[in-house]
Amino acid sequence: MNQKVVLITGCSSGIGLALAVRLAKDEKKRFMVYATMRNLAKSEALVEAAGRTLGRTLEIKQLDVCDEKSIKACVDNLPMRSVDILISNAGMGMIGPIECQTIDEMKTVMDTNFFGLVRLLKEILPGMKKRKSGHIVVISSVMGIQGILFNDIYAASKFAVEGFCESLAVQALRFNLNISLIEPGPVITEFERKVFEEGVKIDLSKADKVTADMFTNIYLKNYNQIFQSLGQTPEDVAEHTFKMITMENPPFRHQTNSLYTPMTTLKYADPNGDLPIETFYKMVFEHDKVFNASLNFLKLLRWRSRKSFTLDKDKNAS
Ligand SMILES: NC(=O)C1=CN([C@@H]2O[C@H](COP(=O)(O)OP(=O)(O)OC[C@H]3O[C@@H](n4cnc5c(N)ncnc54)[C@H](OP(=O)(O)O)[C@@H]3O)[C@@H](O)[C@H]2O)C=CC1
Ligand SMILES: CC1=C(/C=C/C(C)=C/C=C/C(C)=C/C=O)C(C)(C)CCC1
Repeated sequence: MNQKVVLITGCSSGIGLALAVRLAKDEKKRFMVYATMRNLAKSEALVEAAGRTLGRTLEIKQLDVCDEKSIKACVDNLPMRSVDILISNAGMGMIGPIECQTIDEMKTVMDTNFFGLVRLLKEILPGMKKRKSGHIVVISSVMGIQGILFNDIYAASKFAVEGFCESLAVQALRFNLNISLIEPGPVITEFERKVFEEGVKIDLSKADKVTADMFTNIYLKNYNQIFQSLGQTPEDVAEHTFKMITMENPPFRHQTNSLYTPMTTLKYADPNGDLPIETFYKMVFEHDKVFNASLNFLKLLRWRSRKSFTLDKDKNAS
């Protein structure tokens, strides 16, 4: 059987881990997954989740998207240096007022989220072009479509990813290659925890009082609530991505969270661009009580559906 070779970056946790396992456990065994991570000492969670697929349909390799040599070494070690499906997933978040962030910190985000993808493609695209076959799947974000308060640099890195892929997609078509951007909203992973923990530690003394207050009392205060109300699981995002990979004609863009699409739709609804900005402003500063009540309501609905799912499962088991 002709198995497709899949290379995934950032598989030590979250979406990368869930996707690697989902593909490796494909019941038709259609994929040979090379699940990569920059630090192999962090492979325990993947090893456990991969179970019996390890050494069969899944192998773990070292790859740091910020290090060209590590990418080359990893690709050189693949059978015939050939990748059928590249999943560019490795990434990091960053929140806070720009006055409190250094240019070096910002460059690390761009280097990982944007240049990480560029480095991968410089190594893998020529082979795909030669074979006239391949699928490039990029874990972007809703923030690749729409900026969010205090995510200035992260959103810029994902906009860069989207602009890059949009440009490349036309050339790719000439070589029969597919490019798909996966655009999740909030996902409950290490990303959420790391970003929040870094966020609360920020020294806000370089920001003015209004900005510091907005970050602490509006953004950080709502952060956990937003993830609890709208957040998807990494397995859910992996399932959406799996569908894109197994489709005959995968779309260029795919948003994974239907609860979030009303927000991104605002962007496409107004060519002047004011509608989403004014709506976000109103949600945060003028209708914050309605916004919070809606989030609470969503959270309650999800809690109830999870509870009835658990009860049904228990009933079926007994
Ligand atoms: N969680 C969310 O709300 C959302 C996330 N996304 C995107 O999804 C992708 C995956 O994030 P998610 O699973 O949520 O977060 P996690 O923090 O759980 O996973 C991120 C992964 O990227 C890896 N990584 C970071 N830097 C590098 C590097 N230089 N080279 C190789 N790997 C690296 C991390 O490795 P290590 O453990 O070593 O740090 C980790 O394995 C990211 O691109 C993110 O931007 C998009 C929308 C929403
Ligand atoms: C919905 C919404 C908000 C927050 C959105 C968040 C926090 C989204 C996070 C998305 C992530 C983490 C994407 C990762 O790539 C705000 C700004 C409070 C304003 C009102 C509407």
